Amino acid sequence: MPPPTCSKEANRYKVSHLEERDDTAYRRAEKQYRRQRVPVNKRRTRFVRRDPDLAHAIDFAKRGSRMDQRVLLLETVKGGREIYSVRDRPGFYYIRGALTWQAQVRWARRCLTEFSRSPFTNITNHTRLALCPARDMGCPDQSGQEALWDAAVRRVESEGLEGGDEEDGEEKRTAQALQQALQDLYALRWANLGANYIWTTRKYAVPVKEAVKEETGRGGGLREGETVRDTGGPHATKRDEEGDAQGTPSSVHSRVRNSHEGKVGAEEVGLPERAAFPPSDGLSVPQALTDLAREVLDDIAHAESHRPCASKGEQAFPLPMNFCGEAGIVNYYPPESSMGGHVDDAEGATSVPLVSFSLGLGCIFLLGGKDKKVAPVPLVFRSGDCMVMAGEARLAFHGVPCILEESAGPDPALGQWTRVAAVLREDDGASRAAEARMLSHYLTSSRLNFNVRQVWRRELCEGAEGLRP
Ligand SMILES: O=C(O)CCC(=O)C(=O)O
Ligand SMILES: [Fe+2]
Repeated sequence: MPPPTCSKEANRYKVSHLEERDDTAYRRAEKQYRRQRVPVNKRRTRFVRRDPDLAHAIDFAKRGSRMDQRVLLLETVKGGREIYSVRDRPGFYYIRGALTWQAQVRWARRCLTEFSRSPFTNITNHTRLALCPARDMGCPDQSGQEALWDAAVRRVESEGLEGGDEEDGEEKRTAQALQQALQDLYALRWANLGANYIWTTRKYAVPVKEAVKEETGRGGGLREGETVRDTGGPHATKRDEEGDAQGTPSSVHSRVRNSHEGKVGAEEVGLPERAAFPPSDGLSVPQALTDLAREVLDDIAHAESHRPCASKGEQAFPLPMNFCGEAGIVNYYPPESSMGGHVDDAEGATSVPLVSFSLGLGCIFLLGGKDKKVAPVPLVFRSGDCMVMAGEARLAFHGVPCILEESAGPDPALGQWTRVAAVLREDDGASRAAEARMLSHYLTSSRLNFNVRQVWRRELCEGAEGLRP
């Protein structure tokens, strides 16, 4: 789960010669599905970026996709949600229409406000980069995200951008002004919910009973009795080993991470490392997110129980019903950003599905296989849809080579700020014109992804304080 990065940022770091030599099927697809540089004059002196050709990608929103030999519609469940599986990728599921547009507004609001700050997280790229204006403003919230959102609200209000008569879309001038007002927010790239994932070691922080002197001694590092320890995942080092074996030592991976944060690590910037087991230290995955994931998994289990006989062989293992959301990532993708190919193998509980939702602009998602040599299946992900990686697919190579800025916009309702405002009014009983405008603009100009995982295997959980059943 490398954080999303902007190509501009990535260019600041030289692409290594090793990566240039990476001619794997995954890498080729990644190049094919980047946003394309298209000349706008005959002399080829000026270029614009365009979405890639989607002719060979699977777009579940297009009627034809039901006919696509590579996918299977397993079932349409209540509320019209369609559950798909993908041929030769057992354990992967796509749920079209998992969230109504109103639910999308609500989750987007939470991602941009609550989830990027205490009590859900104490780590975002902002807290690490110390970019956050809140620090200068003496905000008591350590993560500073509250001020980030509020500062943007104040700016939108002071510039009079919250009003306006037009309901459908934004006039160009207003859109530009909103873009400017949200500038700081666009610098937020990821937030870590619940258990702390340490990006440098690619492991989760786990509290242990005995005090570990050498760890606690590190400036502002772990608290007494805590250390950073492998979660026991059988594949915890797989990515590195594979990289070495192919002569591409985590090429995409480390480049993405470095370009994002420079030299990082909670310990290195003196952030207090937090205990990983909620709720004793206040860090937790929102219960609503665990509930949402369980609902999706129930739908899949139901669909699987009715799977047509002809494709029974593709059926994934029986899905566990007691999914326990212990860590989550919110990825914020501004225009022109992407996420390099990777495997999410840091969790010890990799036999438990990972559940992930898309909001805002669509994207291309490359669903690979066990390594980069397997040609990935290009899928179009759209706002309100959900994907689940379970069984074999849980450890599949995957990534997001581009955000689709022209060809996969969200439900038109999200582009109408007055409709967004009606949802906020219903929740707060108050008019929230500025926030509605901001949300509407954000969702039509960038992508959000929020996902939830179980970190600990059952036997490691047993007896741990604060553990859910
Ligand atoms: O943005 C997405 O859909 C994928 C995110 C992802 O792979 C991750 O956070 O590990
Ligand atoms: Fe991932």
